Amino acid sequence: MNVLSFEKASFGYGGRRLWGGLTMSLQAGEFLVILGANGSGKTSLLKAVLGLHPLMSGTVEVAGAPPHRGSTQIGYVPQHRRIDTLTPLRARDVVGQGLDGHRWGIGRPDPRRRRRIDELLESVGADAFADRPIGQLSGGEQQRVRIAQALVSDPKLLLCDEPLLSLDLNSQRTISGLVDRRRRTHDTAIVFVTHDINPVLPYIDRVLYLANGRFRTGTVDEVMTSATLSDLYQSPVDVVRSRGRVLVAGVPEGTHHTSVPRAG
Ligand SMILES: Nc1ncnc2c1ncn2[C@@H]1O[C@H](COP(=O)(O)OP(=O)(O)OP(=O)(O)O)[C@@H](O)[C@H]1O
Repeated sequence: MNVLSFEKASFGYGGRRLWGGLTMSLQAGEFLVILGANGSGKTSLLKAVLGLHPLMSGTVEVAGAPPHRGSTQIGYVPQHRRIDTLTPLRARDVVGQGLDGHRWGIGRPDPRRRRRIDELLESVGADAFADRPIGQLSGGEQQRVRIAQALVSDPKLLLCDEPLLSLDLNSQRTISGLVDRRRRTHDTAIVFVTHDINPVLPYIDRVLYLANGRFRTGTVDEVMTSATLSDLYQSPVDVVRSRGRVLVAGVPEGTHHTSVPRAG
């Protein structure tokens, strides 16, 4: 069964359409990367999958049913924001917050609950800092904890919204690798929104590229070409493959696309 499917889907706010005509599906264990210009509607697509905002037309289904808020089929890693250093919560409390509201009841001291939190922290390599205040952890460490929190319900689908933002290159690699391992070990389908394709390049099965209200889907080789992006942006764009990386140049001003990678 498809874990995620769109059928002739279009999305917009107040009559302004962001994208439309999207028909695609994602199987268990597939890794989909969503790329595109600022404001092209990548986060909005995740909102539709989460059942937080209706489509303008067409349908979206998660594991064969319309999406709804609080679905245990979906894990969600929201856009990365640095947590205040004074936040009193420990890493394990943050994961615990994900459990509350699922099948474990609200915050009861329960050995099974504690075991589950330990398991989740361990699965993302966060056990060493489980008892440290979350605000004192590095960006990469915080991101591991957020992923553990998103996995509490053992979801079939993991949505990650720019999880690599403001992480250094090493942490970007670690977090990308972690997400990839999850889909390999648990067959979780992944939808990964990112501005920079390079940290996830080895893992991608498919790309969905949004721009100018239109989109292209396919493998990296199919979508990340000068011809395809020039057509999407209606303007000359150069895509170069160099030393195993994808470099994009010439994306029109105002449609920022971080594609020229940092050194490393
Ligand atoms: N609730 C809302 N009501 C009206 N417009 C909205 C709402 N949420 C987002 N928008 C607008 O919809 C457009 C798409 O926003 P979205 O966050 O989906 O883009 P994005 O592709 O994720 O962008 P970015 O790369 O900058 O994160 C933007 O112009 C945004 O201002």
